[in-house]
Amino acid sequence: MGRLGSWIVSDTTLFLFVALVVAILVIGVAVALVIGSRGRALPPADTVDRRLDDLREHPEAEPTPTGDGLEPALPEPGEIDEADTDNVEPPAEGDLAVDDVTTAPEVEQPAPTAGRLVRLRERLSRSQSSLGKGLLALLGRDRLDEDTWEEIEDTLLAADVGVTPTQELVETLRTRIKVEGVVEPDRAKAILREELIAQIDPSYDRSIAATGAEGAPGVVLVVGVNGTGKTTTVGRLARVLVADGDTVLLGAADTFRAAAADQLQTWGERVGVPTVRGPEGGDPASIAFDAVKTGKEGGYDTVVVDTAGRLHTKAGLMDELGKVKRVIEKQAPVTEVLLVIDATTGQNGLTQARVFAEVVDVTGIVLTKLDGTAKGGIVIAVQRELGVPVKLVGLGEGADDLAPFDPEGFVDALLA
Ligand SMILES: Nc1nc2c(ncn2[C@@H]2O[C@H](COP(=O)(O)OP(=O)(O)OP(=O)(O)O)[C@@H](O)[C@H]2O)c(=O)[nH]1
Repeated sequence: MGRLGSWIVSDTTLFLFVALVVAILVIGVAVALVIGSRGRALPPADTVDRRLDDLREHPEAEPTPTGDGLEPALPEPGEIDEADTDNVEPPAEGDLAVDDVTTAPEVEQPAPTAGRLVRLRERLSRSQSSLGKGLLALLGRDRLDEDTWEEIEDTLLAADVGVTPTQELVETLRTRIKVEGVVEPDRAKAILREELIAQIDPSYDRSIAATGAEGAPGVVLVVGVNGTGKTTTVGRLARVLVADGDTVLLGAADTFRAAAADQLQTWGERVGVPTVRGPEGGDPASIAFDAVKTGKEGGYDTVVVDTAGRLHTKAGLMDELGKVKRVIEKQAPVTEVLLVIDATTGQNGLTQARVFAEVVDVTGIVLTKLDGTAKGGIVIAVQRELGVPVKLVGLGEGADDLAPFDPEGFVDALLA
């Protein structure tokens, strides 16, 4: 009995032990399954970042088509036939590719756009020859005689305000100062401020049309002469849009300058934005088309397209930009055409502006390098010339030195 009893006891112990192990295993598997299914149910809000991370870790892996635009489903490089773009097959391979993300650095957090114009005030206030300082000194004189008014006119002209706006401004200032019997410099300054703001026209809508309709992305086409700061502007605009919470894709359709696509890609990578690019010297329309197609299929909010701006002949430029725009619009309407002008080029900048405005329907102006000139008057002249508003201004070479333009902030900076 004692022996039998000890067998029974040890059998029972063994049975209990086995049962315990099985139970632990079952619970373990169940917990693992629950955790696994929760992981898969994560919302896709950070899809782009996670997929970029995946690609970084497994650059050799075949991208799985997800429709988020990251896979290089791109048309044949080279010349695009506009007639064919209605039924473009997604080719399996091509030289065009969404940027190589394997070397992407840490994603930066762009600075908020509010208050950026204040930097202009700081820069202009260091310049003794600024338009504002010149005018205030003249208006502060004891006697505003004919000679003084002529000097005021010369100051405005020298600051690139343009002939017609200068005449209007002088006329209004003279009348108001006379009629209101102004003697104190502060009142003269207040009138000057009001009239400068009126010339810049606060009624313009200066927002960037970066949102599309009916499921299509907003398409921002950036045009302008080489060296004005187009690529830099596209990069900085991407940062502004990312800061606003938009998903952005870049199109490197400036295939003329070898380094432009690399430069653009680097800008994009800094804020986790992919770039669609093509072979050097390739067809810009093909790349623009592909970028917008990828942006549309991937559900991006905005596609920003950089273009080459060589002014070989007006006809050549017209052909190229016209084609880029037409081909893009087979995918989605272009919502904004931004013309980039270098503020330091004065009259030359205006001549360029005229040519571009004849070629494409410019909807907004980006005035770069405003930090490099004390002549803020170009803002007034270029708006008058084209009848479209200055929407953004470049205030330096830094990544966040692109500011939304606002007439009051600008005039206050001029008169500081
Ligand atoms: N100081 C200053 N420099 C600027 C500003 N915007 C652009 N730049 C500089 O201008 C130079 C030309 O800029 P890019 O963006 O390469 O000009 P681009 O028009 O794209 O030139 P292409 O690619 O040749 O067509 C660069 O050195 C920029 O850093 C600005 O607002 N202020």
